Amino acid sequence: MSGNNFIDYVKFCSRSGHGGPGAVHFRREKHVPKGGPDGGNGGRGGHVILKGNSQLWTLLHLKYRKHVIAENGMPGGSMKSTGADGKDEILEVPLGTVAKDSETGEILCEITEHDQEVILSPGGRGGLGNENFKNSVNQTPRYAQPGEEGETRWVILELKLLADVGLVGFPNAGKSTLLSSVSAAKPEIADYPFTTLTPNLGVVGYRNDQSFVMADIPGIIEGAAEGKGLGLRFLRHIERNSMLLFLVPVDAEDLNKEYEILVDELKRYNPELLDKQRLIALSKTDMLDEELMKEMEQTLSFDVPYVFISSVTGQGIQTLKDKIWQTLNSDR
Ligand SMILES: Nc1nc2c(ncn2[C@@H]2O[C@H](COP(=O)(O)OP(=O)(O)OP(=O)(O)O)[C@@H](O)[C@H]2O)c(=O)[nH]1
Ligand SMILES: [Mg+2]
Repeated sequence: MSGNNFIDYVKFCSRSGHGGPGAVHFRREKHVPKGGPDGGNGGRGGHVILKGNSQLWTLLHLKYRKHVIAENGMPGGSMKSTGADGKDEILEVPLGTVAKDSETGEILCEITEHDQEVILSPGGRGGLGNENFKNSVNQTPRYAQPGEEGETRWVILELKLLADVGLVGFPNAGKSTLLSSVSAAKPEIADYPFTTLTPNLGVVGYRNDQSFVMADIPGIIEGAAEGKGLGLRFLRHIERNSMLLFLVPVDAEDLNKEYEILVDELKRYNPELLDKQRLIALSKTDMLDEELMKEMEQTLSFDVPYVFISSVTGQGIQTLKDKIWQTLNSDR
């Protein structure tokens, strides 16, 4: 689920159907020379609907749909028959999809549950047929309403990942390496910053048949909240994670400071992120010998629990998984 197949942003034109026009018609029966009005109502235009589907993980299937157009309603008929409603256009989307108006940026809706349906563009109402306009003054109305027009708007869909654990760290901290060592995901790994350009998800197996989902996002640097580095576009992905795992490499110059910068960026982006449970993994422990490790540990002043790990040797990985599991399953 990594690399190019991950599409978390699409833009398309959503157009609901016009309502069908009402009919102008008069009854025709053999022995009734002047039948009354019997023109039926037009059908409703089709809606464009978003529907949550918990089996979907990306917006890839919508990548090439530039226009989503629902059917128009059918016109009303004689004998008060109502025209058929236009067929709705239903777009299935992963949970965590947010729809915005592309011009105003206004949030239109958020899909968070399986089978949740939200009308993105409502179809136009059908027009009333002339049968509705009969009154004591006018017994033979030659008027029927036209159908209401459908709506057209450009819409952006954005996906916020619904992973259980979000990895937070500077570029090169070893986030992708950790994800690849605990899951089947194959993110790109390299010794230069910003290797990861789009988020990667991996399912981490835990003991017997249990699992949780971990998300590796691009590295965060000082100033990210103001748009530095890859900036905001990726911070939004961790808003939904139920816990955050901070990765700080043991060879960092100042581990406390690195953690503080990360926390500060998250806080500036969205203070609610700090309500989430946090855990620190001190990564790349294979790079320090025991002596240096002990020395370094004396200097730590973290406000949340930490674990030493090495994705290369596997040291501490099981302990880390246990801690994550406990955290995810604690009621705080
Ligand atoms: N010795 C050692 N090197 C590691 C370990 N984990 C990662 N590395 C190395 O650190 C470098 C960066 O690793 P990545 O996993 O790409 O780092 P990242 O945090 O995903 O980086 P960005 O995607 O740029 O944000 C690579 O050269 C890895 O091989 C580890 O446990 N031990
Ligand atoms: Mg990476």
